[in-house]
Amino acid sequence: MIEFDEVSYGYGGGPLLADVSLRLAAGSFHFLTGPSGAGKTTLLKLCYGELIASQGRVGLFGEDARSLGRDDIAMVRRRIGVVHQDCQFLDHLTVAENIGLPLTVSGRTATEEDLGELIHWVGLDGQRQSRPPELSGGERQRAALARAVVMSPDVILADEPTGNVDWDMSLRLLKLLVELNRMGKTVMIATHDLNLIRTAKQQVQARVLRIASHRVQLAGADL
Ligand SMILES: Nc1ncnc2c1ncn2[C@@H]1O[C@H](COP(=O)(O)OP(=O)(O)OP(=O)(O)O)[C@@H](O)[C@H]1O
Repeated sequence: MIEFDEVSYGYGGGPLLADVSLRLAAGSFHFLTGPSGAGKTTLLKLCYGELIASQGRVGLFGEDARSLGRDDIAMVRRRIGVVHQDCQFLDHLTVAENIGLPLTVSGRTATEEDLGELIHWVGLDGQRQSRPPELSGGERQRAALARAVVMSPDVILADEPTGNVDWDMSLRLLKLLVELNRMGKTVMIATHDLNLIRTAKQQVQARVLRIASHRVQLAGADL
């Protein structure tokens, strides 16, 4: 699905990520961890074509990310759902409208059939007509997850989805992501939360990638 071959990336100055090689196979579940500022969000952006590698090759569904034209990028974005760290809602739209936004942007009407089950799955039936600023942190994250999967993507990338929620809500979000993986989706979660990773490993076969000193290593079982 997503492959990095000796990828390096920097924003100027030295490389933030150096010689990264990894492979997200179909149906796999990965965590991406590492200290604040290590480059987790940057690596996720390379995974969905928001950033292009300075060196090396990022393969997205078999295509070199560098060679993708605008239509190809649009296709990639349909196949990869992203839960952004800051959710990125449009505050003047309702929760339901925000969740349906990827459909409307792609020229489809977001019908009750598209949205009803999804909103119910994330437990936001009562908040459909609310505006994003009225939501709690956990509700925002669940709405962001619903929006990320509304186009039925193959891959879900979640950037600190449990960053601002309590432990019970973290478990609830993890459960949703594990369910998606059991449905065959490829999942990668960037997180600092080692307890979340340990808990997840009891539920799903997850690999843990750790960014340290600009490199990405596969963490051992000793987390
Ligand atoms: N657009 C940008 N321009 C310049 N530097 C940037 C840009 N985006 C991120 N950086 C820098 O790159 C480094 C890595 O940022 P990134 O957001 O990828 O880290 P992270 O591991 O996700 O951090 P956190 O856990 O705090 O979210 C940081 O030092 C950040 O300041």
